[in-house]
Amino acid sequence: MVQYPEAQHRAQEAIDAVVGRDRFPNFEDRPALPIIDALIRETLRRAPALPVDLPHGVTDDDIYEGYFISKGSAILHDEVRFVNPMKFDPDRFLDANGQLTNDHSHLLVFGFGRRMCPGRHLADASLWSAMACMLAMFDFARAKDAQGREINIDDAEWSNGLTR
Ligand code: HEM
Repeated sequence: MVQYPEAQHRAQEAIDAVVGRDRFPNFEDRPALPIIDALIRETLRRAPALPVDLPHGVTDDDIYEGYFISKGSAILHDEVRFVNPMKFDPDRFLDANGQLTNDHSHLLVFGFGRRMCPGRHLADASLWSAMACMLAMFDFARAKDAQGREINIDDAEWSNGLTR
């Protein structure tokens, strides 16, 4: 939100319009706030806190059941499907009317098949509630140093481990 203030302000305007300023957003507001879901989808797509690639990454080119999987493949950073994949762009998940599309590819961060994350619904609801309430209450901006200059975090890098 600090790096992409435009997305932040769009979400705050939507919350003000739908919820007002006398209460916090709740789950009944969720269908009327597609921008918050788009922010969550894009956040999970771009850099989830729990990177699925850690135990499942492809260290070499491989062929599995006839499918070629290139070394270092990253589904949610596929440049064909997600142009400029490291750019944070919630519009990837919104149509021309600002409604959510049927693209649920962000769910891949919860794994798939029999070992898919059983906590995904709790995670999804918690993310929505936390994100909507924090955006209703706060403006996220760069901290300032002792001289009052904004501290640049644009060049910050993730350190990958079990969590990111
Ligand atoms: C954004 C938050 C979360 C993400 C990105 C996430 C992601 C994942 C992933 C990628 C797996 C491994 C799936 C696989 O091996 O294919 C997993 C497994 C698991 N997750 Fe989550 N998770 C999240 C939140 C939660 C929460 C809130 C809970 C519990 C309340 C939870 C409980 C579990 C458990 C128990 C497993 C092991 C399932 C098994 O091996 O059968 N997760 N999660």
